[in-house]
Amino acid sequence: MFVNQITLQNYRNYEQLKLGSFGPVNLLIGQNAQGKTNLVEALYVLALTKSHRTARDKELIAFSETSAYIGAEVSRKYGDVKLELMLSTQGKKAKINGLEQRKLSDFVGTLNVVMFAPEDLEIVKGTPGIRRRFLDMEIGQVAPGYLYHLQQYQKVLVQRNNLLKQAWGKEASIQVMLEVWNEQLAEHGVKIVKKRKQFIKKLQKWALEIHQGITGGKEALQLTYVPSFGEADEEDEAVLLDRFMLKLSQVREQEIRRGMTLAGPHRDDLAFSINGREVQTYGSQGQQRTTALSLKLAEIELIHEEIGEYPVLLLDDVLSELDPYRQTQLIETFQDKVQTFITATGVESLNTGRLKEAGIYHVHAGQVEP
Ligand SMILES: Nc1ncnc2c1ncn2[C@@H]1O[C@H](COP(=O)(O)OP(=O)(O)OP(=O)(O)O)[C@@H](O)[C@H]1O
Repeated sequence: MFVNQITLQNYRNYEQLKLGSFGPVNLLIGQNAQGKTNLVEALYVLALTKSHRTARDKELIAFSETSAYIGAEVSRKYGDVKLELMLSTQGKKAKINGLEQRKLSDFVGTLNVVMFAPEDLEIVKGTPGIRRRFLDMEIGQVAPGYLYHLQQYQKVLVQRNNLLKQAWGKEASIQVMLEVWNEQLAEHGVKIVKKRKQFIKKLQKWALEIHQGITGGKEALQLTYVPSFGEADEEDEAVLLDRFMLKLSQVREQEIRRGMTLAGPHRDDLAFSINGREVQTYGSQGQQRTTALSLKLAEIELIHEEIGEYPVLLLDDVLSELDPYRQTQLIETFQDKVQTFITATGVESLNTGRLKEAGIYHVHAGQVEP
């Protein structure tokens, strides 16, 4: 897919921006704090309705404004689409070709992006919550139904936790209500876990191959789902449901004591190992970086496999951190297949030949000059 044009209004430091005639490779050049990241972030938000940098939509709206607008014209295999997202302090509204979408999850996936950002390393090194967010965002792009179950699960989780917080000493009286929440939690939880396991299996196939390519065949990267109930590779819904209910009954006393839900997809994790050793704990800085890179590259292939089109690549501040070999690996692997937007403070640090054909955009204080 291909972004032809983008319009921003009151989005972060962009009061008004209309930019078009993008090519396959687009370099956004400018000094620090001028709006380069804000521009690629806007494309990310248009794809996923959420930012990769913040969970608070208010931060996306220009200071002293109450609403922001992101629009883009995107060429897909089946034709051109106009995407619009309105952000306001009251919530979000999305339109496809002028038609307002009832659910945001119907909008997600019309534009697909893969973002490479300095924070990617946190997927490997950071907390389990960061890995769950990575899984949820990426699965949501290719399987919109997933987001529905995720939203429902989160709603039930909040209610169930509220009940558990007041349960101490009143175990008998909360029994019936807890059973109701258990069933609903398990219903959506099982769908989430199943989808995550299927996604990881597909991602694993590509990540292993790509990682071997980068490391000259020396390293075998393995991704494993770390569940809070049941076996890591179990995908049968009936079995998962059974295991989830069993686990909830096992941790019941502890849950009442601590006033929170202790099993379910909100407690699960994703682990990476190289040649059998856990990367989080034993990997070198370079291995952790390469793992994060392989993961993102694998995602590009996975999206292509799932929807039959390549996503748009957003490279925010990452190219200059890679050595020339990895820069080339990143750019040339997807040459002629993928439209790319790259942010950098200058062109000097970019050494790959392919960038010589790039369209250059100068970003300065919320203005962009082609
Ligand atoms: N909600 C907002 N309203 C107005 N301006 C904002 C808002 N959020 C961020 N900014 C401004 O945007 C600028 C940062 O832009 P951005 O993060 O795109 O920088 P950048 O050009 O990518 O820089 P770097 O090279 O340092 O990464 C800052 O000047 C910041 O004050």
